[in-house]
Amino acid sequence: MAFPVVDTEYHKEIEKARRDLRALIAFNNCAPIMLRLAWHDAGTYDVSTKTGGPNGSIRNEEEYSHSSNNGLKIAIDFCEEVKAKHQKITYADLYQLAGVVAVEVTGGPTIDFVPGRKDSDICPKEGRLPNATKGAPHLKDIFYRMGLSGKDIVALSGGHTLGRAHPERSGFDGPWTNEPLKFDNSYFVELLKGESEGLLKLPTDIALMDYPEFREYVELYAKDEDAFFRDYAESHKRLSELGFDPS
Ligand SMILES: C=CC1=C(C)/C(=C/c2[nH]c(Cc3[nH]c(Cc4[nH]c(OC(C)(C)C)c(C)c4C=C)c(C)c3CCC(=O)O)c(CCC(=O)O)c2C)NC1=O
Ligand SMILES: [Fe+3]
Repeated sequence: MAFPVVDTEYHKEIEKARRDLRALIAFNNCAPIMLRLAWHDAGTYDVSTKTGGPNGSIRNEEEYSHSSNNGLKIAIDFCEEVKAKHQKITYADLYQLAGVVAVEVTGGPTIDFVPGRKDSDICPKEGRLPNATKGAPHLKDIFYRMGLSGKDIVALSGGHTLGRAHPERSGFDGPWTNEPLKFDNSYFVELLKGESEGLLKLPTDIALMDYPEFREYVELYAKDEDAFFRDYAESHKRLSELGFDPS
């Protein structure tokens, strides 16, 4: 499905909301959880049934109450402040815009944002997002179901350069890097370094080293931050547009 064309008025609202999101994310230091919200709304996409995806459905209690979404109501409530000022913008666009801004304000790559997503109240059943306790075959199953590639898996996992795990949300604890509010390639540097005091590695993070076709990208991104930024921006845009061919 091609992106529905939006009018000039909508584009103006998007740019105002972008400015509001920059201020809100900077003031609340909430870039990591806003990025996670954007992923969890988009990451439910099923390319074979063309269901789920970036459609704002996560705003419904039926979906944000999934255990894999623990904690995300905080980000949903932050977005409500911006939605209240820009009612025309769909939740689907707002959540993906928040993810793009979160990466930008923490020093990451600029990600092209095309508006036009429609909201849906159809909530996917729990289980479409990857389970952090599983290994590489599971990662492949989940991301290929989204219509993404092995390279997307590695680049997108680099989003763990931001933020931390919280025991009361996922049972895991701690940041992946020493600067959890800075978007850089340190996630990959740490992955190659191995165990570091106080830093987290999920089983799915470690699984990136299991397959040569994943490991080659981990090694590339650890030594070439520009390559990571280029590939991350492309994969982030792709995930944020699942269900649309932006032609
Ligand atoms: C590739 C598999 C993958 C898994 C299984 C995953 C799981 C995962 N991600 C996060 C937090 C987490 N995740 C993310 C970006 C993120 N998350 C995510 O996986 C999806 C959505 C596909 C599951 C993608 C693809 C991205 C990429 C940008 C951020 C920024 C934070 C920190 C949030 C915070 O600080 O609150 C947690 C801890 C939640 C908590 O306790 O607060 C877990 C368990 N993240 C993964 O990458
Ligand atoms: Fe994650």
